[in-house]
Amino acid sequence: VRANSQAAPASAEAAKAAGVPGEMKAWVYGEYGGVDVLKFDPKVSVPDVKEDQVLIKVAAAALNPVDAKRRQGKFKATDSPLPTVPGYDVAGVVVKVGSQVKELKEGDEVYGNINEKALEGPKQFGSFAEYTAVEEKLLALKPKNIDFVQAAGLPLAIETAYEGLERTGFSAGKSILVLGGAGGVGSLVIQLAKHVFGASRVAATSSTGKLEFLKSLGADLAIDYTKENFEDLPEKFDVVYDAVGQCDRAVKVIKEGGIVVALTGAVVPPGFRFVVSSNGEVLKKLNPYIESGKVKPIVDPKGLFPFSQVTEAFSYIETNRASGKVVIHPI
Ligand SMILES: NC(=O)C1=CN([C@@H]2O[C@H](COP(=O)(O)OP(=O)(O)OC[C@H]3O[C@@H](n4cnc5c(N)ncnc54)[C@H](OP(=O)(O)O)[C@@H]3O)[C@@H](O)[C@H]2O)C=CC1
Ligand SMILES: CC[C@H]1OC(C)=C(O)C1=O
Repeated sequence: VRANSQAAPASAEAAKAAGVPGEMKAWVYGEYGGVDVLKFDPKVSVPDVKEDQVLIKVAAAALNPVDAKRRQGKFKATDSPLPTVPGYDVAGVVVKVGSQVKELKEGDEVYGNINEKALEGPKQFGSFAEYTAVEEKLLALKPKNIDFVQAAGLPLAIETAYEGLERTGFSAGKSILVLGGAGGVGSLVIQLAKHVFGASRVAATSSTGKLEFLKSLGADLAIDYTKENFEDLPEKFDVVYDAVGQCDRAVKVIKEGGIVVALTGAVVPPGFRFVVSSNGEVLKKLNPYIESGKVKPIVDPKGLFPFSQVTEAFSYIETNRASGKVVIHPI
């Protein structure tokens, strides 16, 4: 699979001169479908870096449900051309910088979500590879107190959590119900709401075995959805953050003037659809909370897969049972 159309002896020579190989190992799919379309390709051309991009030697990458939905063809109308190297989240080391890159330099340890618009033209050559090219503006320096595995699991989920909360106007003293509190996004919404935004009260839903986990993240009330319906409880909330697809039920438990942010599934007013944008400035703004330990990356222990097991990683996230993030390491 070639990352660019022309046979690139020049760029291959330039890359080699920079100590970067011309070809790399990567996971690729040439057609939409189930996990069986995923193929390991040892000879994918290393992407060229555009003027505003850096080339990252990938240390760890993380899966998001959007990776699976994209591979299934759910966003084919706005997708980049096939074949695709999947992967939005990356953590690694800068090995090459474009001519317009202003701050990052070779050797910097960085992390980020490589696709500025999640569904509109995501990069054809993503992070489930030995190298990936990313715009500087989508990246941040990795906090020193977390490793590449923890960093890789943050970008898309924490940008979704933070930007989604911002869009609801969430602020100190408000109450929130998080639907899907144990997932990659929900586990960060609970932490951000409680420890960054200053929520007066955080409630969240999960199955029985994850209730204590929700409380450990900062939830004041953990609701077992296998035993009760959150809409049957007397409590109403200023905001409901829906990471499950239960907007029709969520709107029944908001206060007068309250709002529902809906990540997936059908939306009913006053709910609204939110779609994440990648932005390095959001990561930079949240880095101090990560460095202080107020916000902790959650990596599902079952969800740490070596590069050879990307297919298994997809199968795991598609169970819809991951707690925190599914991470690929080592690459
Ligand atoms: N619009 C956007 O920009 C974005 C949308 N999304 C979407 O949001 C959803 C969540 O994403 P993400 O957190 O990464 O997903 P995950 O795969 O991390 O979510 C898995 C978690 O969901 C929980 N869960 C599943 N069903 C329910 C339920 N009925 N009630 C409560 N919890 C439940 C599971 O807990 P348990 O095992 O206890 O059921 C599990 O821990 C996905 O559909 C994703 O596509 C994500 C990011 C951005
Ligand atoms: C529009 C929802 C879609 O966008 C992202 C990033 C997902 O995970 C989705 O399901």
